[in-house]
Amino acid sequence: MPSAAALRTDLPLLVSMGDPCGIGPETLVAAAMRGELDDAVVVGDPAVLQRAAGFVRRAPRAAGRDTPDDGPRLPIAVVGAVADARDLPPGVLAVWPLRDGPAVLAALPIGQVHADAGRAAAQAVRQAARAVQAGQGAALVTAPLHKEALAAAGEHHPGHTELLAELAGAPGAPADVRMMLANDQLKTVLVTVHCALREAIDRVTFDAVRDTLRIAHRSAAAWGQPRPRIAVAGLNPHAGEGGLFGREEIETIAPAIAAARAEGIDASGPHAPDTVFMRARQGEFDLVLAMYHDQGLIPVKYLGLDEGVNVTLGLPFVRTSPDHGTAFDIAGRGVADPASLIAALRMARRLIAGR
Ligand SMILES: NC(=O)c1ccc[n+]([C@@H]2O[C@H](COP(=O)([O-])OP(=O)(O)OC[C@H]3O[C@@H](n4cnc5c(N)ncnc54)[C@H](O)[C@@H]3O)[C@@H](O)[C@H]2O)c1
Ligand SMILES: N[C@H](C(=O)O)[C@H](O)COP(=O)(O)O
Repeated sequence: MPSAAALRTDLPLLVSMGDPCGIGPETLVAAAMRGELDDAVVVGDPAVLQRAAGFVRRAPRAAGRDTPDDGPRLPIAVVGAVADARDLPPGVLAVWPLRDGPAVLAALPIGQVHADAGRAAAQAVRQAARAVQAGQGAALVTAPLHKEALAAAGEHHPGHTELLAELAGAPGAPADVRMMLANDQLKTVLVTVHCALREAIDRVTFDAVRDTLRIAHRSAAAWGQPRPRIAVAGLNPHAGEGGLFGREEIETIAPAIAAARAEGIDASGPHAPDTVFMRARQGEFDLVLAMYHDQGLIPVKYLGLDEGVNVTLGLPFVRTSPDHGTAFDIAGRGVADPASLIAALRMARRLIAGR
């Protein structure tokens, strides 16, 4: 996959800093120290990034470096506008401060839900996304935010996906987007995302399944699969076992697959959910459509949090994210693995190139 070969002289990637109390900022620092943000501008609070740089610097390392504060230092440059980052040399983390963020974010307790943290995280996403929409950035990459902090801040969106759908849509008509989780072995696209399981079952409708197939089919050209073989998972055990364990497959999912096939989409199923991911991983399918969040995300995350990337399909711009969350249990220790963030940055570059 591409790395940060192009510098900020081209349109940069815009990266939201995530929840200041989680691991997002420290993974950004760790990625920057590997040269992975040389073509990017982080949208966030410079003091939070400074604090995160301290966490990383002081983290004990297995390779003999275990005295406090002896790690390399990351230069951080605050820019007044995205374009000002153009002249910065590689190895410097460019940070574009929040316009209306809450003050003293770097004093918030690490590893805890805080409304100010949620507000700042949302503000970073909005500011970065609007700048991408205005043509100032090539793509949006988001560091993780905490959904309870977002809610504590009064945000009505459960996560990035819904917030970005609203930003990209018309007033009262959010863009029709879907979540994809992908690694090199498996791609899953979700019909329903952030809601209770009972509600998810109700949301598995003919339109939702057919529209997810359309979005997945349309989007796949960007990663080099213009006619993806899409396997649709059933909702019930053994895809309903001929109606013995539920009728959603017969009454809803199969008709939606048939409608998509009539449009030229290479969709098959409904397949038994317990084996369809294995079959895709073995190469029989390019994508699996999953009916609800955990059905689709567990198989990808089980293969390793370090490899997965979250991609929002259906937006008018590229948005990727690591597949992990704020990991409050390890935040502030400087030990968080930046691999998934780096995979998200590389995926964003690849999707931009594929558009
Ligand atoms: N992209 C996003 O914004 C995003 C993605 C997933 C979850 N979340 C949110 O994050 C919050 C916490 O979620 P969670 O606790 O269920 O999942 P999590 O991914 O934050 O953590 C799950 C486990 O994985 C470990 N882990 C996660 N990332 C790691 C990394 N980079 N390096 C090493 N270990 C890592 C954690 O320590 C924890 O043990 C929730 O609010 C959730 O909704 C946000
Ligand atoms: N469902 C995602 C996951 O578990 O990886 C995560 O909640 C992030 O969702 P957003 O990209 O919508 O914030």
